[in-house]
Amino acid sequence: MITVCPSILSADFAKLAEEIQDVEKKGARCIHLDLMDGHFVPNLTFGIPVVQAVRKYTQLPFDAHLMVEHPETYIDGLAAAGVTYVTVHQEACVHLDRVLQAIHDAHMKAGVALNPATPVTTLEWVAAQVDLILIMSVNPGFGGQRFLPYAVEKIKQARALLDASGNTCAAVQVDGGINRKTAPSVKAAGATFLVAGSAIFGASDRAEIIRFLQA
Ligand SMILES: O=C(CO)[C@H](O)[C@H](O)COP(=O)(O)O
Ligand SMILES: [Fe+2]
Repeated sequence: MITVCPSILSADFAKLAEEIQDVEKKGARCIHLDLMDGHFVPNLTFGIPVVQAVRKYTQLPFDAHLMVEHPETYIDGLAAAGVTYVTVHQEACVHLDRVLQAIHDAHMKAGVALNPATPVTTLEWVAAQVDLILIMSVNPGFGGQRFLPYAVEKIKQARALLDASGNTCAAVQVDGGINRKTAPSVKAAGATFLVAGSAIFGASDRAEIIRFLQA
């Protein structure tokens, strides 16, 4: 079962609520929120007030991808805003184990994202306690970038690591450059959460591309 998560990074920010409702109507199962602070990545998007503001316009679960320094300072605010998945970057967390526990203590699901250059083995000792591993298939910060093909091997490694740790319920998510061409290989490698921004929001038929990615 594939969960397609449209990334609102590529939506029209001037009508965010309508854009979210549109992809919900067209078959999305989750909304991916890219929080960027201009420090961890060289781009700035939105923070918790915007997440709170759009929460009332959809029933879909919110999946927050934190491309920020000190992600632990966002946890309580995201819980209050009704977020389901909180994914922090391994590279942003000196005390990753503590951050994962804090996300669970706030009654949310905990994900860890890996930049393209970060090995999957860095998650060996926390694999048993994550709900999701996010393999970045572009360098984080911007939508519309080209898919890095070596992410496919990392997806396989992430799935194998989760299985080896007995954590068969956790998902492997992939984010960056997912489209009609790249989706089949990431699904075959074991990704079940597919994030797509430009491929969905830039499509003339959003329902059709969501159906294609979900299939
Ligand atoms: O985390 C992200 C960028 O850092 C976005 O979720 C991602 O890039 C989606 O955009 P696209 O599908 O256009 O690549
Ligand atoms: Fe993202």
